[in-house]
Amino acid sequence: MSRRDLPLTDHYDVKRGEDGHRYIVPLIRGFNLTRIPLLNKGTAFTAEEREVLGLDGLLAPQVDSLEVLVERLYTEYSRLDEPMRRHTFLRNLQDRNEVQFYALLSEHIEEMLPIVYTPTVGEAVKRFSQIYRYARGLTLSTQTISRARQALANVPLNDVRIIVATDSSAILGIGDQGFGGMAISIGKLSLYTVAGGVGPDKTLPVELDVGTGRADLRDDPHYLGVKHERLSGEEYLKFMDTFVEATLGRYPKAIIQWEDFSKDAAFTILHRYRRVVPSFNDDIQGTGAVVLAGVLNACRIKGERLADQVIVIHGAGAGGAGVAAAMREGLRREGVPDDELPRRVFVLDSRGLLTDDREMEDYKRPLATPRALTTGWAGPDLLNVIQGAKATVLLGLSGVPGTFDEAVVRAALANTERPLVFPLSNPTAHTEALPDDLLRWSGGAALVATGSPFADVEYGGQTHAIGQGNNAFIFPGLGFGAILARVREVTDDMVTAAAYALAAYTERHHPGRIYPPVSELSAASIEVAVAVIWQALQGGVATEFEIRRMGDQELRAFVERKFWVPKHLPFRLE
Ligand SMILES: NC(=O)c1ccc[n+]([C@@H]2O[C@H](COP(=O)([O-])OP(=O)(O)OC[C@H]3O[C@@H](n4cnc5c(N)ncnc54)[C@H](O)[C@@H]3O)[C@@H](O)[C@H]2O)c1
Ligand SMILES: O=C(O)C[C@H](O)C(=O)O
Ligand SMILES: [Mn+2]
Repeated sequence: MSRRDLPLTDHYDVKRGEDGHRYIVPLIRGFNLTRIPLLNKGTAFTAEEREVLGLDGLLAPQVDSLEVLVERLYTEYSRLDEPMRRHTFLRNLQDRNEVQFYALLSEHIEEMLPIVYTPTVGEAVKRFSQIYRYARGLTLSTQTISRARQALANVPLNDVRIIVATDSSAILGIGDQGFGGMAISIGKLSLYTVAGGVGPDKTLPVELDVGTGRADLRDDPHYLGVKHERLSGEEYLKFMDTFVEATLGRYPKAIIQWEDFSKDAAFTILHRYRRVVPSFNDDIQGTGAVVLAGVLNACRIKGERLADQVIVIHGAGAGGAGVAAAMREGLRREGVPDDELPRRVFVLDSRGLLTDDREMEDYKRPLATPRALTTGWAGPDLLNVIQGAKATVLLGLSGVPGTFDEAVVRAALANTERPLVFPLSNPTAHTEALPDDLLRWSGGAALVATGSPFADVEYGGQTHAIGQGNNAFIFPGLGFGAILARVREVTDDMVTAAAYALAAYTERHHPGRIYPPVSELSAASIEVAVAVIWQALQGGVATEFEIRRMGDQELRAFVERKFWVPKHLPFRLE
């Protein structure tokens, strides 16, 4: 059978009937139908389907509509009080019935995003071995990498378009998590479907288990990952090469999102493969784009331009370095000359300001400040850098909680009436500051956005909406656009286009906000996807013929048409 003739999954195909409607062609029957999450309808199997598919006698008598099912599920969900119980409830539902999972999630996105995603997903990562129930996605470990082709052949999906892959070396701000990082890949892909319109049968979470540096995990009898030190150097790269090669063989149309690779590995992997397979690093590029969008909007709100700002980035890992590059690009686009950039963007790691006379990893070098620029400064620590540089924007990406304290905020207030203060580290326990405190310390003047979700803050008789500056506003639309355009490569310009599209969406629909509310994640992602496709066409990397001559309206309609929505399709019964 050629690849073209393969069904969408090993268990069913989707075809369009003569009436124009899509329907499911099942490749299995009977009880097994209720055990495949992409196929299972539970009590929503119709009487006719039950009779013809061999399900009579196996299900409750009532036939449910999806609406009633979702109501019933929501009632159950609401009875659970702990976030982790809610998380496992939703994950179990996902493993039982994907359509119902996504129907429930999309109806309650604002409430449930913090449960399937940040911050609760951080806890799910830590406890992944405990909450592990069913096979999902692809796990390649040092035990199976030599059989990678076979492992990929075992995945029952035949048309994967988006992969989120992690080696779990730097999950959120919680560090090396070994096998547990799989929970992040799963969580990110849930957003691809609910917010980015990619059908769940087109998504594949991947855990690349190369070991863990954590002795406590290796010694834990309940830990489910491989129990040895992390691979490094050539062995590590060989593992990654094997994964990429096997993936290209099985899924030639797939895009890879690299997730939560620590610092230099993040850059090494991104550059090693970005021209081999269309791919991007979420923490470097997605974060850069989402922060650029938020900073552009916050500047507009205070009646200034990005070009007027001096930016301090606390944290020089994948996130911090990505944000630094995005800020430089934003400044350049507002006409700031290259030789001025070192005076505008300052980056600190755990040893303080990156200056060009210091030892540092290669990827940090382009971000270093010439030593001469710091003459007369009292020191390389955060407070002194804010004072010395006259910073107006503070961006936290260190994962170190509490680093934006009152003294830091006061130092920024000495440079500008309304500093931008974005504590972007996740999950919540790792945030650089609480929005409440930031507004109190600044007398309501700080413009605040956070990486994890926070409630609005009432201060001085005003409600301050706390936007979520999380790459969740970028990657679903970026990946969706890249898929629809069938790009050869995900270019930096596509990522930057995503940033400006998000900023424009926010300005148009919520002029007073830094980011849109999370309830509009999918609307914002559609805007991002359209801009990404447009840029892919301009940049000559789009290979999808259908979109070549489309105008803006047509392109938007195309994206909306392709957006997967959760509903039970009818089965073809014969
Ligand atoms: N909001 C978002 O969308 C978003 C996106 C990516 C990362 N992040 C957050 O940023 C944080 C870092 O993630 P990453 O992917 O860059 O991790 P990483 O492991 O690549 O880098 C962590 C970096 O933090 C810095 N650091 C550590 N201790 C420090 C200290 N005491 N002072 C100053 N800097 C210190 C170091 O420079 C280190 O390189 C995490 O908490 C993560 O959740 C947020
Ligand atoms: O996962 C998130 O919430 C955002 C980001 O990718 C992170 O690593 O913190
Ligand atoms: Mn991440």
